[in-house]
Amino acid sequence: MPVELKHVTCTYSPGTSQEIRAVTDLSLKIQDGEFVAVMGRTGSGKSTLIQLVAGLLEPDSGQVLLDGLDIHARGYDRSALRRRVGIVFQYPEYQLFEITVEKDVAFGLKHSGLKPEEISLRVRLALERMGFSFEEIRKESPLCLSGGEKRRVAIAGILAAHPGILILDEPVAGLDPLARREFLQMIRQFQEEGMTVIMVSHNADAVAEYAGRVLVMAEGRLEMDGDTRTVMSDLQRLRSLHLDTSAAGQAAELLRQRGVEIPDQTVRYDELLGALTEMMVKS
Ligand SMILES: Nc1ncnc2c1ncn2[C@@H]1O[C@H](COP(=O)(O)OP(=O)(O)OP(=O)(O)O)[C@@H](O)[C@H]1O
Repeated sequence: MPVELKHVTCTYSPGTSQEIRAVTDLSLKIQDGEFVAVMGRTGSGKSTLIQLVAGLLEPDSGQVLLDGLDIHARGYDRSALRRRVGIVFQYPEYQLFEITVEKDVAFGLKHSGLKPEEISLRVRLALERMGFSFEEIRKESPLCLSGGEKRRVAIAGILAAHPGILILDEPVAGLDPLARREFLQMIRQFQEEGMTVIMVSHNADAVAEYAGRVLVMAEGRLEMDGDTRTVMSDLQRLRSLHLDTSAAGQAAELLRQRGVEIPDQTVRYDELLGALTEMMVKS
């Protein structure tokens, strides 16, 4: 079992007047190669959840297991955790600081014990994976790139460490529609190659289109957990949790209200178009 949380509770500033319980009695399992989206309104505990999975926060009670091992147990090899899990925070482009792109992507491997040739190779491949020509980009200053390019460079820095689990916090926030699609398609490709992806997102269209499973957090608890169609087609419940629903899901709902027989659980454009096309062919 790659990731498992067992009855995890996490509190900030415990025992002080600022004490905040961010996550309460959370249990879940994530299998190898899943693409899991995490949704929830502001303050619901999403960032806390992903930091718990990455081992950046320690629960007050409960366990976080990676490949069956408790990551906070005495003797657990924390370097194994860092190699296995890559976390990309919101607006990672603000964390670029080296003078060239190549140095920036290599930064995380500095103390990895890898030989310089291996590091160079990994940096090249990671940048190419993120859609760059290595020779063209390597000497550029990260500061001179566009917002979308900076973000891809920042993610290349994480990919260079070869994580098996990639955690992304709002990765498409602030990207234009084309950059957003290209970015998500890249992430999907990583997942298709076997990487586990955990993506926090408020973007219901992106979640409906790319994730295979959706977790919905509310007030620090896991409110919904299911395959994307089941969760994203429950428009009433999502709305009651103040969450966005996919545009295709909304269109399907409106069409149904006007008597058009759109199948239940239609949450993506291709599904909606497929249903409408089938209807037109039949009539
Ligand atoms: N470092 C911190 N210190 C104290 N309280 C915190 C800290 N980080 C988060 N919290 C609180 O914990 C609760 C959960 O926050 P968290 O950031 O996990 O939610 P979130 O769903 O990721 O929110 P957002 O969508 O705004 O990023 C909130 O009440 C928040 O104010």
